[in-house]
Amino acid sequence: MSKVLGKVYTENDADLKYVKEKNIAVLGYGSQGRAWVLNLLDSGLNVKLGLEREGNSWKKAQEDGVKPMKTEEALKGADIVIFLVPDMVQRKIYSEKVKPVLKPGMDLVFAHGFNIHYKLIQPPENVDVYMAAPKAPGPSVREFFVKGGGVPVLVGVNQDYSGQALQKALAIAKGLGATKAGVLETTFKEETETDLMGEQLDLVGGLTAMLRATFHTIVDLGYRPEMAYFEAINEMKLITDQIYEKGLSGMLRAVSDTAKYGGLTVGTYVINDDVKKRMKEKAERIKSGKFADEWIEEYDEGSKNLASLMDDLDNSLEEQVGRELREIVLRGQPKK
Ligand SMILES: NC(=O)C1=CN([C@@H]2O[C@H](COP(=O)(O)OP(=O)(O)OC[C@H]3O[C@@H](n4cnc5c(N)ncnc54)[C@H](O)[C@@H]3O)[C@@H](O)[C@H]2O)C=CC1
Ligand SMILES: CC(=O)[C@](C)(O)C(=O)O
Ligand SMILES: [Mg+2]
Ligand SMILES: [Mg+2]
Repeated sequence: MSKVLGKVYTENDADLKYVKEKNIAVLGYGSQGRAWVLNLLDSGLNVKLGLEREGNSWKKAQEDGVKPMKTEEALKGADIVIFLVPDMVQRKIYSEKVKPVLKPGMDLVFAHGFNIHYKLIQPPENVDVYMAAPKAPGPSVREFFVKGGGVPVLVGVNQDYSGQALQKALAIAKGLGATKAGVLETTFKEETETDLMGEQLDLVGGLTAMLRATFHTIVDLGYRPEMAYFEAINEMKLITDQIYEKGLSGMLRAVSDTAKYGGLTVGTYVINDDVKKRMKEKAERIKSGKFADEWIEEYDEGSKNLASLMDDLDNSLEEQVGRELREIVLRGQPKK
């Protein structure tokens, strides 16, 4: 029994029978979509892949031996609809394709709570709405499953018309392989807000900014960019692998005493209360829904700021050096 975690669902707490006879339409074949379709098919479920266009995802699915079809086609006779198109695209596909064919007793399933929590999609009362949110990028969801395991998934129920929504969410999680690890329960509000906080404050936002700031600090003092790239950026994987397996103190125990002392004393000087105050400001912005409003507006206007920020990054010194150095690093990696 865990001491601090809530209920953790494992293999015997979930039964595929709750979704086994159902027709499942998965919409989208990107990072998560590919992993879900392949894992759920391998788990013996009835899955149809629905796509809007015969583009890259369509080709990729065919290469994987999956037969893609148009969204409308996949939705015919569907009992469960799983939304794995980008968060900003879901409301359009819901209103144009799903809503017109929605019948009482159908299920709407999400991998992230954004559209339901921020009310971009407002389903009728007579359907189930639940989530199975993998806490890992899509490729890991597939890779872990293929190797006989699974990544942890959070399940949450927003509407339980059938009275079986949690059982079905657990069954989907099991089909993804997640009960091999563990499945925790959450709410749409909690998952959406904490997911956004994590990715903005550190995983995606804070981390990138910190790596870049360290890189430039070193370069500005006259050191060569390739040294700065190795020390400030490339080695981060080795450190996060340690944290992933052994926790923060486990990582600290694996590095030298010199790194331990320097790290523990300087880290909190750099990431100080001032930084935490700004983190709180941006976390509050997520809670209030202001971030969602801003992102929806940016998307609706063509994501121009996003594209220009990505361009800047692609053209940065760190990425130029990184592209060359990574060739060397990856060449030396053990073969899988
Ligand atoms: N990327 C990840 O690892 C994670 C994603 N999620 C959630 O999973 C869901 C899917 O996200 P990803 O897999 O990252 O998406 P993605 O961007 O990798 O894939 C999107 C799929 O939708 C299609 N698509 C893109 N734009 C479209 C449009 N305008 N109209 C129709 N189809 C379009 C693409 O062709 C592709 O098949 C989201 O709710 C996301 O928040 C949750 C956990 C992790
Ligand atoms: C991979 C993941 O879980 C993220 C960072 O939350 C996302 O891609 O939205
Ligand atoms: Mg996430
Ligand atoms: Mg996210």
